[in-house]
Amino acid sequence: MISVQHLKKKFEKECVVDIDDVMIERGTIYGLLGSNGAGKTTLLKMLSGIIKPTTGTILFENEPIYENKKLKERLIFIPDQPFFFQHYSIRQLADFYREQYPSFDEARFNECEQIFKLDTKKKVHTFSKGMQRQVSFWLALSAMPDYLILDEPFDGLDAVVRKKIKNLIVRDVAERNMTVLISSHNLREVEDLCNYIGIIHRGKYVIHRDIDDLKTDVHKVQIAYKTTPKALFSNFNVLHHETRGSVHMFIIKGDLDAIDSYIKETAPILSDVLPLTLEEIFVYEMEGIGYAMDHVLV
Ligand SMILES: Nc1ncnc2c1ncn2[C@@H]1O[C@H](COP(=O)(O)OP(=O)(O)OP(=O)(O)O)[C@@H](O)[C@H]1O
Repeated sequence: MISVQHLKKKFEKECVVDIDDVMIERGTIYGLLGSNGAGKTTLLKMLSGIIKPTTGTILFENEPIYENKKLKERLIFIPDQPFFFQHYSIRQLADFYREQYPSFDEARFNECEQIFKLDTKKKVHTFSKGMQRQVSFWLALSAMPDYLILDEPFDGLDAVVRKKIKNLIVRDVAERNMTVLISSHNLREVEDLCNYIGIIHRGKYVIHRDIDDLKTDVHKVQIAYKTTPKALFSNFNVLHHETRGSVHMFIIKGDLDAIDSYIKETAPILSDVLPLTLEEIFVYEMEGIGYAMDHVLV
């Protein structure tokens, strides 16, 4: 488990990360979302033990990550800009990873060779940006980390390679209980992969929730009456309401059975309760707590 408490990072006087209390269980695939400058990279670098928090604690299985060599042998961070030794070949880099990461797995390295099909003797700087990113994944996934931290990981990768990488990640989570943290601006890109979502805005958490909980908790109701009752859904947590002609559309947070029985009691001439896409849920949840989504996600 990863536990973050009272975490602050200041650059000069500006506080760019300010988090009270966040827990991430082993085996979670966690999507960290937020607009440019929200603090995602800074948070991921602190979680990877690369930069030191100004105050607060980050514990992995009750141990601090910063300057913890043993823990770092089980953690891989892929930054948004590849930083590895550009004048090394994949083969030379694999030698380096083998030394750094005791759980480096030859079978996985060979399996990835079939997936990425890159020349292991070529120097990394001779590859394109997307190919270099593939090399990062190839090495990271061969090291079989318990914690994989990815900053904007899919930028520059084509759809086929993305799919293959996502499959490998999901396999490692299912088989080895790997924990994955992925930052992105793009909800659609991570929603098929993640089971937990965090949104940060100006360094602070706005949402930290299980995706299944979110999906079962918010409903879209389309409803029409001969004579619309007064104070419709007034006892419910309505995140949004609009009217199109005689049809009302409500976004309601709460128990589906309670919503269904209320609808029956009010005898509408037509009604429909629909699921929301994850993007719609975020838009309405954020609206409910006073944030405009377009400032948070692009
Ligand atoms: N080394 C640094 N020195 C000073 N300020 C920094 C430094 N690194 C980051 N910041 C500031 O911290 C804030 C958060 O930056 P960060 O890179 O963590 O955001 P981000 O959410 O990853 O953004 P993006 O999506 O654009 O990559 C920004 O205001 C940035 O200018």
